[in-house]
Amino acid sequence: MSRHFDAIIIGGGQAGPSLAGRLTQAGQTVALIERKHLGGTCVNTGCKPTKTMVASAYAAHLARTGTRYGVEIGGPVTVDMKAVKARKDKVTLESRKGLDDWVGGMKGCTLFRGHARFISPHEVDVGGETLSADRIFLNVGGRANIPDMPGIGDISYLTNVSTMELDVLPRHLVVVGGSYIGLEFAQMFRRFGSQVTIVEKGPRLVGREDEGVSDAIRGILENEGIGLRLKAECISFAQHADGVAVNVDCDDGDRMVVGSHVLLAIGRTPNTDDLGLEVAGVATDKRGYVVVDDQLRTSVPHIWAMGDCNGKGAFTHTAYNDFEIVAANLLDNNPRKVSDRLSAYALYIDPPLGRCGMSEAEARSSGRSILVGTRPMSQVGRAVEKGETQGFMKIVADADTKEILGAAILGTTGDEVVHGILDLMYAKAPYTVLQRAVHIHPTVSELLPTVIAEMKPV
Ligand SMILES: Cc1cc2nc3c(=O)[nH]c(=O)nc-3n(C[C@H](O)[C@H](O)[C@H](O)COP(=O)(O)OP(=O)(O)OC[C@H]3O[C@@H](n4cnc5c(N)ncnc54)[C@H](O)[C@@H]3O)c2cc1C
Ligand SMILES: NC(=O)c1ccc[n+]([C@@H]2O[C@H](COP(=O)([O-])OP(=O)(O)OC[C@H]3O[C@@H](n4cnc5c(N)ncnc54)[C@H](O)[C@@H]3O)[C@@H](O)[C@H]2O)c1
Repeated sequence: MSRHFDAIIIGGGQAGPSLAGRLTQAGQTVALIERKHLGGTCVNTGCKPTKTMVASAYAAHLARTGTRYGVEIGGPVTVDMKAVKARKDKVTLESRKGLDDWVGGMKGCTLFRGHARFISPHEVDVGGETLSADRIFLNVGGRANIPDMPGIGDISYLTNVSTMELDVLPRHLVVVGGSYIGLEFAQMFRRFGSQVTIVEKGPRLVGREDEGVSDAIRGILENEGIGLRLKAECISFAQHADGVAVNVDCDDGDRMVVGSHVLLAIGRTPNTDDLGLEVAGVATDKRGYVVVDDQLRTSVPHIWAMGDCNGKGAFTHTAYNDFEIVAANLLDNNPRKVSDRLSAYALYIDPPLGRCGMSEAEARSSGRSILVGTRPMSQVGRAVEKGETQGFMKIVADADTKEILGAAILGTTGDEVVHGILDLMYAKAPYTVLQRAVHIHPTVSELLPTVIAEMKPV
């Protein structure tokens, strides 16, 4: 005997609970199944705890560099990792509790705690109980990718999950992977007081970004004393008297880095291998992502997939937007689609990188005639006043249509400033609109019209 619902939602990440809210408001019965914590990666082991810890790291950095502002601390600055963790736990747990309370009080929604697995196209097993539904929504997210690297089985290593439990300072943290996750942790722990080395197999950091962005980020991290080992193409691990030996096959430097701790930040794997998708007939691609159409339907008409598990986005805002698209189509007769979404994200090192649309390299390879405007943050008054002049702004536009194609704002408040450009792109307005807008002084955004006015053909 199975319990029947109008809808089953597997995974309580960034899309599932909101969809449960909309469906129950519409009078439907919903089973929401979560095997760990509501809020998923972002709330528990991703965005929220990392950004809370980044704030502690920023405070330590400001304290250490206080004399630049005329502020004397009067002694060495030390970081209490137990207190850092306690602050992070408080912020995270309050957020999770908010979700638990909301879902707990949601009339028409039954929360099942356990691992869900398909036993037929309309039925799911959770802890020995069979649930069935007319429609099923997947929001199962992803986990740290742990490839079978030589020696990995002989050492203990950290991921984004276990790093959240650290309440001691690693003496020397070796971060494998020089991209979004790796760089945030690398700078954070350096500021907490660890020695940090980043080991990246590619020739530069954040290889998806323009070379100028990678170079500037490299400078920012090296200025803080972070060691970099690029082109580490054949990494292997071994136990060592002082911790873990990471063998790197680089062009320069020693062949081995010995750390007290190793953090693996080399991408994510979708949680689709233990769902019984084959029983339901749901197709995945060769990397395990659920194949979906522009409105997030899978290969099975009554099953949808939202968030990281569909490979269409890898961010909280894209997972939430997936919920909006599904809800609009099913409940509002509004045919919203994924292809209406523009790429936008931030990298939360300090100063942050705010990005939207195409990189310059992508714009160049699109075959358009393009205009590019740049400005170093050292020529932005607000950045100078704050004493935070690292980085630069770049805007790329189409010379013929006057559309803005993309932007990279690496600098203080870059994660916020980029939205002025992103919204203009959504409005499909020509860059002249932003060029003539009068912005508030003194802000970083007030220089956007100047960057546009100074754009040149490349
Ligand atoms: C360290 C780190 C920092 C990040 N920082 C940012 C950031 O600053 N900004 C940003 O936009 N994004 C950030 N991200 C990415 C962001 O966390 C994810 O894109 C987002 O959480 C994806 O949401 P989701 O709903 O798809 O999946 P998730 O949040 O992963 O939720 C999936 C849920 O499904 C549950 N589940 C899985 N399988 C089953 C099953 N079979 N049965 C029952 N339950 C199941 C899981 O337990 C989990 O709770 C970060 C990620 C990491 C790792
Ligand atoms: N601020 C944010 O929004 C934020 C923060 C963290 C994570 N995320 C999301 O999580 C996703 C995963 O982030 P990530 O940084 O783990 O992965 P990633 O896929 O962005 O980068 C992985 C990095 O590891 C390197 N790498 C891969 N295999 C390696 C190996 N064997 N040895 C050494 N280096 C290796 C790659 O060259 C690459 O630079 C991101 O794509 C992003 O969408 C977002």
